Amino acid sequence: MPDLRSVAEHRARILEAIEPLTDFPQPLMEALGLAAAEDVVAAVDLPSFDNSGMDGYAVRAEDVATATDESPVHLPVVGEIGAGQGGLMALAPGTAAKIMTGAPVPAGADSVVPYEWTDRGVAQVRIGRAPSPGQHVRLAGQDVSVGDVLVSHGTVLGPRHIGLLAAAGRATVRSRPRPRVVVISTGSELRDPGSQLGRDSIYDGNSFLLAAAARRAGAITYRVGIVPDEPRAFLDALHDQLVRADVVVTSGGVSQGDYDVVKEALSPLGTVWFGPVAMQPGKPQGFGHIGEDRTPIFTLPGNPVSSYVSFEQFVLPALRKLMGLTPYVRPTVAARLTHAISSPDGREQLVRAEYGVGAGGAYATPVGGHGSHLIGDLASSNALVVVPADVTAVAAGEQVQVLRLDEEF
Ligand SMILES: Nc1nc2c(c(=O)[nH]1)N[C@H]1C(S)=C(S)[C@@H](COP(=O)(O)OP(=O)(O)OC[C@H]3O[C@@H](n4cnc5c(N)ncnc54)[C@H](O)[C@@H]3O)O[C@H]1N2
Ligand code: MOO
Repeated sequence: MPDLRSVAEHRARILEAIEPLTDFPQPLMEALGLAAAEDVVAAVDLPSFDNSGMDGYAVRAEDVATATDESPVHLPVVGEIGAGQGGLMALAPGTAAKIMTGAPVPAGADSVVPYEWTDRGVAQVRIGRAPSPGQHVRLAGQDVSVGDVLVSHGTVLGPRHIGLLAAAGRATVRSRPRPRVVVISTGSELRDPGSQLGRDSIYDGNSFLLAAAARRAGAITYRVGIVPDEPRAFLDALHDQLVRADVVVTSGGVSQGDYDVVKEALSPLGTVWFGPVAMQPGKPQGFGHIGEDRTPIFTLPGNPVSSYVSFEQFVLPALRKLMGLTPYVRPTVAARLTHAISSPDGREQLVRAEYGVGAGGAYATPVGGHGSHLIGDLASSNALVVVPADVTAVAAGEQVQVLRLDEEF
């Protein structure tokens, strides 16, 4: 049996073996949630021309400087400019042009008088209040100038970045693609949700759990679903899937049983490491490469909680590295433990918990038991308390480090 690896060592070896995917220009909507792989520099000013901030009349401020309600100024209206209508001549002194919000301010005009200060005249307008010079004119380059960095390399692109890039005329942005993750669950006892169960069969929760977690992490997921405990069937399924996989994740078949199909099928290849990792749950692990393209494969244990916790600890950091997202590893936050817990010596324990912030600050309340089959408890929790390998008991009230499972980072 290989040596027990620590969680940190296993993860470090995985991350060493993973190279970020090659970046390329992607349509903006595809890039949502991805990291920009370039400094995006503005090729246009924003606004790109002087334009009106109000519906009203473009004027020269000095022509209407004396306007008051009692003593209004009257100007002839020489034209009308809607948004998208750029063709108006320069405005002659002593005249006004109707102008709509967003329309280009004609040369010669320096201010916009809103409709509310006028009689909305068509041939001639009565202006009852004087605008200050420049009022309601949105100047070219006021927001963004040509050459400004709109989004810097490594920025995780959110809706506001995508909106800015589009507003600046960019149709694409270089980013690393979403990894394509193939998820296979193994086990002759497994049945698809929605089908009939026999007395000895169970529903395949894991392929959904893992595919959902991978999708949440930003991956494109292919949930292959159930493969029976037959090495030939497993290898065939794997072979069929490799063409569309950047990463393969399997569940089940990696411990000491007589039908541990994943271990049995992959061990002879010599390219996948199998062994225990000093964690609970999730002790039996495997990681390596398969196929001509040396596709990374994670072989996670079949117990649902073990599978999920293994995803969090090993697959998630790898997916983030593939996508160029940092940090790779989910950060921990401090919280006060509300109830005592015990933990096995020599194994890092990940305890399902409910994290919250109350009057006394952040707290973590353990949820349910230790059993790695307790998926109900897993779904009721939103955090994992990390108990280091050398700690065997933590008393209520002590401070612990917590992984917040639903937090973006
Ligand atoms: N003699 C030993 N037995 C076991 C050891 C050990 O060290 N020595 N380790 C235990 C630990 S810890 C774990 S974790 C499991 C891991 O086993 P496998 O990865 O081989 O998984 P399976 O045996 O296939 O299944 C375990 C368990 O999980 C259920 N399962 C499997 N797949 C799914 C799925 N897709 N959806 C829902 N549930 C699933 C399966 O029915 C079993 O109950 O091994 C221990 N045994
Ligand atoms: O590690 Mo198993 O994952 O303890 O149930």
